[in-house]
Amino acid sequence: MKTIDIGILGLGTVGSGVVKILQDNAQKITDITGCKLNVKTVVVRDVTAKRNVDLTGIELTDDFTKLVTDDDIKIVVEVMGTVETARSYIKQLLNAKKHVVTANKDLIAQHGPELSELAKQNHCDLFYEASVAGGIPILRTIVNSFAADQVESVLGIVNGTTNFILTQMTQNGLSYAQALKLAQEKGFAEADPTNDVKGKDAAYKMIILTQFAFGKDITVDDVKLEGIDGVQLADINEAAQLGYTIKLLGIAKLIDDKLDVSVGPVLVPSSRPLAAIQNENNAVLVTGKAVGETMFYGPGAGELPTANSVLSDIIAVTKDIVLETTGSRFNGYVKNVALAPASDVIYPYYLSLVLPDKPGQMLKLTEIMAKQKASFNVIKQTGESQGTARISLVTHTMTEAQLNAIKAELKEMPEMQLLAAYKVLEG
Ligand SMILES: NC(=O)C1=CN([C@@H]2O[C@H](COP(=O)(O)OP(=O)(O)OC[C@H]3O[C@@H](n4cnc5c(N)ncnc54)[C@H](OP(=O)(O)O)[C@@H]3O)[C@@H](O)[C@H]2O)C=CC1
Ligand SMILES: N[C@@H](CC=O)C(=O)O
Repeated sequence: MKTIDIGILGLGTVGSGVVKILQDNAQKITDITGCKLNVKTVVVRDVTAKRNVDLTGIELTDDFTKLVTDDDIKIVVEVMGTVETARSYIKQLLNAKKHVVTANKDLIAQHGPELSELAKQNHCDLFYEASVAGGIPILRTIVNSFAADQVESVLGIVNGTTNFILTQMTQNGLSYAQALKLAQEKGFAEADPTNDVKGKDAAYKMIILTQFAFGKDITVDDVKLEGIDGVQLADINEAAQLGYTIKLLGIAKLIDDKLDVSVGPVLVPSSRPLAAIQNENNAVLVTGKAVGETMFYGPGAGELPTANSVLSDIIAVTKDIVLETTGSRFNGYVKNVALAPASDVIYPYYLSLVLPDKPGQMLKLTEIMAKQKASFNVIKQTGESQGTARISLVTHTMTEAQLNAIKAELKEMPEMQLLAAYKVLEG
């Protein structure tokens, strides 16, 4: 029987899960692939650190070059994180004809096209199923099951850490800081959680999803981005009273054949399945012209769920090696789609403001909105303190251009403070 040696770069949360699943399910993997998969070498930073996996028969080293120079190693799994170091290592590995599997969305979102091209030139596979939505097999599903359909939108909860934080704040009244600490302890958050809470991790995943669903390479500058660090308990409670749940959503959708991609807090009607997605779980809704709306749900982070997606890539590479079909791009769909202008992007919005608690202020606000031909259907005072009133309102649908004009006008009025302007998902 053919043995395929594997190298692993990183033995933290995900790397440990990969070793465990390979050990626990060795026989099933062999039955399916016809090959024995053997972890030969694992590269880490600190070889003296305690590990929670059985490393019998595995070489543990801090010398990355061993993966490049060992002719027996055919597949390398990169689960160490970082961008520039990982990029340099993966380029060396591909040039040494190693197939690469990675979970690194920061890297793929920023350098995916370059690395995919290099993989193709070297007739190598480069797969990254785990980079989006952890344990949900969404990328290969889009490649295979939506190949003949036209995707109209991809939206969902694609960051486990922020969904965990919002869930804990909503259901258990935990403070933002307490919930974040818990997410870090559970291994969902990145080593530096800034990218999680500021929405950048979700933006990276939306960049990859956009490439798969619409064939378009975009950069993080093309994603309208807002994190959850400004979401207050008052907004969560107010949204709940209005029948909504606040979620950090990534949304990529076609508007008249132009693309709009955003990440930010969104009020989701509490009756929709998306509102019920809790803790580190993710959910991605893909709407195709032919199939309509589909929803994929599962754990978006964590040791074994993420490792399971890595394993699906390893098995795909193994099958390609056996069939001698390596070197095809993970996603071959390419299309030049323009980005939608702000005047075409339409949503209702939830606005939360602090105004002086004196007569005429609501009128002023209404006038600012009326000037932009915008109106609202719900308005409520939700708090008061030291001569100010906090109010929340839900607007009728308006364009992003109208919202931007309202924001600009409010900025000129120091006595009025706009605390939040979040999209509202309809129906
Ligand atoms: N955690 C999760 O739920 C998910 C993570 N991912 C992605 O998977 C990747 C790994 O994440 P995770 O397992 O959480 O990360 P961890 O921080 O838990 O582990 C990182 C591992 O990489 C090693 N490492 C870091 N830098 C180097 C280096 N320069 N040279 C050699 N080894 C290095 C570390 O070594 P040492 O142990 O010696 O410090 C450690 O073993 C990241 O790209 C992340 O974004 C994707 C989906 C979900
Ligand atoms: N930090 C990420 C991990 C998976 O990609 C998240 O919380 O979703």
